[in-house]
Amino acid sequence: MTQTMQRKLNDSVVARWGALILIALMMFFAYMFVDVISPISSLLETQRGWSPDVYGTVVGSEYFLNVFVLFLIFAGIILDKMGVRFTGLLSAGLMIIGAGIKLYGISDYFVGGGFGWEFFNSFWPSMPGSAKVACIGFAIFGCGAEMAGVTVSRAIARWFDGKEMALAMGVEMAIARLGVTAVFFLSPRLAAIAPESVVRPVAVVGALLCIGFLTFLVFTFMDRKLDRQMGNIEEIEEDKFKVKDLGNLFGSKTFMIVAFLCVLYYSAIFPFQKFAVPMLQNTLAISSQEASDLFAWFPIGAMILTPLLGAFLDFRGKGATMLILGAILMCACHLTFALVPLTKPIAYIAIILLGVSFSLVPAALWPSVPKLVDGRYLGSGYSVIFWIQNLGLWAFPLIIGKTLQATNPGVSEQIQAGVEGVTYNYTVPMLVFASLGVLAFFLGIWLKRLDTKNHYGLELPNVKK
Ligand SMILES: C[C@H](NC(=O)[C@@H](N)CCCCN)C(=O)O
Repeated sequence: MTQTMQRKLNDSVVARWGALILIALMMFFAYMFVDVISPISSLLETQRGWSPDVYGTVVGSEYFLNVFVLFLIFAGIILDKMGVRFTGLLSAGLMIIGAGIKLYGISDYFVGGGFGWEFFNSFWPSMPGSAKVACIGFAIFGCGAEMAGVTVSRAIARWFDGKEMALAMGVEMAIARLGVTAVFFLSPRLAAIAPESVVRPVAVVGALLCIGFLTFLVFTFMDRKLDRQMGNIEEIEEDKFKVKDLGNLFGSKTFMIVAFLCVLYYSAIFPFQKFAVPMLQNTLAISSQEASDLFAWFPIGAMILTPLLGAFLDFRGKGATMLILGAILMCACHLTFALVPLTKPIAYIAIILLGVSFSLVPAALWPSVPKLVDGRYLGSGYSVIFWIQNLGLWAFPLIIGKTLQATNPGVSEQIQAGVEGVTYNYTVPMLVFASLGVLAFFLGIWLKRLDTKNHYGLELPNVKK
């Protein structure tokens, strides 16, 4: 390997943080679209006939192709072989196509008997045609969104190698969380404009995805320049991914613990995000807009704290401890929703503390991966973790939707028939989420023990002095 003292583009603070903002903007719009229907699930029940079971199936479909067609694994291989520029643009394109199909599925044109309506209503009668088409669109969108997530992590790891990497990942996640806050604020308001419609928020946020495509396109020019500069000092052949590397990942105990901790933790967060608004709405007897505004504090908390905790990890370390604390906090919050008679102040406190938990775990988890995986197949490392995580993100909305319906017999039918004052009880679904926190806690303890024994450096700072 030939070493030169050439100053690279990512040595400039402005250039590397500028690059980060460009890629984070794509994720900002992606995360907006991911949750665009979360605050309007009640309206989808009355306007499109989506019961909790149907709704759970639609929101889980985002991960279907990633998990069952192994798209995420291919995404990692594509990323390691084709690089961040090609893969990022491909992901942004897939997100736009998927969003367009989902929009078509819930559109007034389609449900009014438009092209394909008859076919999509000719099978699986418990699932409305609008939900089936939405599932197809969301599954394609999900391939793009998750591939983008892996690509962005890989890009940050490269641009911030030996620099403020955890802070950069924290800032990227904070910008993505800002997207979630924005959509929880925006979506119910857009839907409420007369005539009340579930289509408007999906159309507006879908259009915003095109801006994300453009910001990533600008980033590709910067990344090409960095690549040319790095070409001088790196052995390109060494960078090639080999399929047997997947075996190394699945065979590594520590890596698998991190992956399982990730699936357990995130399955109690992202799927909860899909049910939080109706849960608060039903439990506190408030409007969906009020519930949505209350829940918006969750990503706000995470947004403020994630970069700070990322910086803490960069300079002080304690990654494994942060994972354990995050799991305890998440479990306590879900138990509160399940078992404590909920009032607005209690709900605010639990939502904000859940936001703190959602800063501790992501801020520690993602920057720890490069400590466990060889940089040559880091893209595949992130993909495998995302793939295992996606299994949970697909399964838990379904499980929660079915549990909610099973523990509240007849409620969906009454709501769809227009009966006033009928509510769901969320105790059992919230206990399911809390149990995931308990398991994540034990995995965190195990990980910390292994780190002490084998010195992976999970408790050590990232910044080399
Ligand atoms: C960085 C991390 N992202 C993920 O875990 C994604 N696999 C899931 C994103 C969910 C929306 N599709 C995070 O946001 O903390």
